[in-house]
Amino acid sequence: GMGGSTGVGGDPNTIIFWSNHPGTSKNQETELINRFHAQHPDLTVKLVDAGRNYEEVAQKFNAALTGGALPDVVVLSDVWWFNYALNKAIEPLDEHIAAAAVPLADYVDSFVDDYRFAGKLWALPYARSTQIFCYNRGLWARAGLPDRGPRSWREFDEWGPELQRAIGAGKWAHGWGDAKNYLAWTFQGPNWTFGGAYSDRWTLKFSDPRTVEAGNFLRDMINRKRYAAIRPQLAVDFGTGVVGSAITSTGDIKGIVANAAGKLDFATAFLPHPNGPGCTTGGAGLAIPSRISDQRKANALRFVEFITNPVNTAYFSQATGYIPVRKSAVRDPSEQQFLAANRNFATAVDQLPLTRSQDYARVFLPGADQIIGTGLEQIGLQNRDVTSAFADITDRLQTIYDRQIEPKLPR
Ligand SMILES: O=P(O)(O)OC[C@H](O)CO
Repeated sequence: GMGGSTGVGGDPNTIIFWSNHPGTSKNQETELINRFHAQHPDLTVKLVDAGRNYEEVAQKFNAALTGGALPDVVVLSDVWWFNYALNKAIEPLDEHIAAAAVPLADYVDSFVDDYRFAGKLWALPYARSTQIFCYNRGLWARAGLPDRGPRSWREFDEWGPELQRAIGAGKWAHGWGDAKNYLAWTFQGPNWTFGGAYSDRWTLKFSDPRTVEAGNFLRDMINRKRYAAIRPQLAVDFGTGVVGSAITSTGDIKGIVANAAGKLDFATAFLPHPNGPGCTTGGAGLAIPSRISDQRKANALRFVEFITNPVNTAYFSQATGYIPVRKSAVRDPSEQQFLAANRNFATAVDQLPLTRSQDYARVFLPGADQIIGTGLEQIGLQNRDVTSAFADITDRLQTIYDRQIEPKLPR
């Protein structure tokens, strides 16, 4: 039945899981579901391809909210959950977590804290990442550079031309992802190292001279010094040697390893952090729609807890590169052994204490990630003036805040 306090009906024994399979994890998600079925023969999980990326999942979820069948569990990235929490489209989990005795304290604190708003918790962490700096060790050696990532973006600005000479024309010392590949995400930490920010709480900071300076650093490395480029297929380009270094998500590691296999030797490093955090976390959590029945919510949380339990988060992490979301999973001897043997997977785990939570402007304003990314693309791809590109971003984001966010914030 529809509506009422019990919410939209649906088969209470079927758990519909909407995912984009972060880090091309469809096989892993299927395995996790099989494991769940083995323990809960009374419940059936249906994995639905809900989009090729987080934005498509959010779009599909929007459509369902305005009159379609809702999932029981939905993958929501860092830039989407807040909008649904603000509009009460997803369920605050606190009471359900208490009722089901989910061991919340074992989840990595900073990952959990990302989903707190208005005194409530709106999702649990699932496929959580940091950026990592990947570099081609052969190129680094040919350029005579030390076998490490840069300590600051200024140091990298000195390395860039040397790397460019070593890599040659038609290739680039450094590649950035495009807007779709979350350029606004990867540029955020570098921006901080210049003293810039997208925002300070709800105050936009795109006109701050230090943010403009960071924007000009991006513009110059691409358009004046010409040792960097924005590349729509960054992981492929890095794996095939078209770019000598790249900032990617740790969730992309599996793909990068596959692309680079037999072709080049690469290493991963922290993002430069010369004066405080130069790196953020990212990735996705799992949320439960607020308008489904209580029985469905309870089953959904069981499933969420199961696929993020210590054994399963370790499995998911080792297959993809995402960070285990449970403290006990990271401490586990077999995980420690895996990390010791797979240093490229360990980089993000080790870097976690050096991260800071993201700027509100990117994660709390719906659509802002792509607006910021598109502005950064204009600076890189069209050599657009930074001040004017950032002024456009400010106009659009301020309107979103004024119309869609500010009136709904609790006061
Ligand atoms: O590619 P992911 O899963 O690490 O996510 C990156 C960003 O956080 C997406 O908004």
